[in-house]
Amino acid sequence: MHYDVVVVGAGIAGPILARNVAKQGYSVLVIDKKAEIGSPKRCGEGLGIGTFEKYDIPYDKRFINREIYGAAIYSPNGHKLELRYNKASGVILERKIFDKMLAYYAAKAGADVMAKTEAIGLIRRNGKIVGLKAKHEGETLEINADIIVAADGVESRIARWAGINSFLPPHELDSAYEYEMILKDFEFDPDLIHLYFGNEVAPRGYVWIFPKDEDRANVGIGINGDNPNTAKYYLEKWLKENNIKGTKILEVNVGGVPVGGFLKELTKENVVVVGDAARQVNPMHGGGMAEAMEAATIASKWIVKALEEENLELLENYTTEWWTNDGERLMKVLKIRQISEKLSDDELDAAVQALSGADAEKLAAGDYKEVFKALIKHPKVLLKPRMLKLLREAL
Ligand SMILES: Cc1cc2nc3c(=O)[nH]c(=O)nc-3n(C[C@H](O)[C@H](O)[C@H](O)COP(=O)(O)OP(=O)(O)OC[C@H]3O[C@@H](n4cnc5c(N)ncnc54)[C@H](O)[C@@H]3O)c2cc1C
Repeated sequence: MHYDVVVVGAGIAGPILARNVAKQGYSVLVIDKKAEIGSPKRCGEGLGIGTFEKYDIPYDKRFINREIYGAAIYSPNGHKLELRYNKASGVILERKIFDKMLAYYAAKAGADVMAKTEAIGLIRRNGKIVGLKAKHEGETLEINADIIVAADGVESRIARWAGINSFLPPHELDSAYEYEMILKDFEFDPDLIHLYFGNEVAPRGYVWIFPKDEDRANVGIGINGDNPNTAKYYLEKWLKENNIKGTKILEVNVGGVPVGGFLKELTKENVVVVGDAARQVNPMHGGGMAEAMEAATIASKWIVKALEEENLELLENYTTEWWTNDGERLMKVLKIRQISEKLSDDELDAAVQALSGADAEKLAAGDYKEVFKALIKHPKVLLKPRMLKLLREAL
């Protein structure tokens, strides 16, 4: 079996990359170890509305549970900062359907797709990587390919097999735990996502409520991976403190989110790494779907060029382009996260209170000048050394 490109992983990055390359007439195979693509999911399923148009994904009601109009942020002592738009700013997906449909779009563009097929090693001939071995229904397949794409998520092994240093220390990983549940007797606005902060609530992270219905939501938490307590412990504690009974749980999701930085080397020889496998996740909020789509878009452009010009060295341009644009932006976000994770509960309270008066739309768009304008009216908050450090990084 020979393909121009074999893609390991049919999550977000894999199928988008496969679709883009197959559209240009190249032969592409996508494999995923899951028997059903998309299931089980490990995700809060929140995605910005702009991604559909940007990455040419149909806005299909089959995978959209609910449109979202903004966010409510809660400080440790209960101050609320509401960022509300008058039009939908995001959606809560049904990823089990979304991932499967992304694989369907790749297949419609010409790619072959094989579920229940697990990559188990690379094939080298005369020192060169020429394909991979995969297990399918107990059978070992040899898949030869000019280019191999590691879109195999946070537990990626392909990059390591290719010789890329992908060691991930526990501190650089967030542990996430989530219930899809019925929220009975708990008031929440189902048009907003709700984020709860505090060092006792979720160290380094937050508790989220991502509504899928008026009374059904993904309720999850992310915390630092080297915490002596588990994410489940903190989520259960938060539910108890908020008198939420965990008696109507429809799904349990557990997973790791790489939030400590990005792979330096995104390609090695003819191997290309995208998405969580390359740790291309926003280190502030842990969202990785949009970042995976962006990386897949850049990588697919250079894969097509490399195939057109029969020059695999062109693949390195993916590393350069990603680092110049997204890498630099996300490194700045990482620095801000590293400072903000040290804020005390009092500082968090003061900041949320101070920001309540700011222009919500500008804040939601990440306009740090608006943050500064709001904080300057509260010199006691602004002049805290950590707050100044944070603004220095942001502005
Ligand atoms: C609890 C939780 C909540 C999250 N919430 C959000 C959110 O609300 N919004 C957001 O944007 N992001 C969220 N994320 C992050 C988001 O899920 C990931 O960033 C995103 O899925 C990355 O896409 P990907 O294609 O890189 O990898 P994945 O979606 O993880 O896909 C990788 C695929 O590779 C397959 N695979 C792995 N190894 C092999 C192998 N050897 N052979 C064959 N197949 C293989 C897997 O089965 C999987 O299907 C969350 C993560 C967690 C854990």
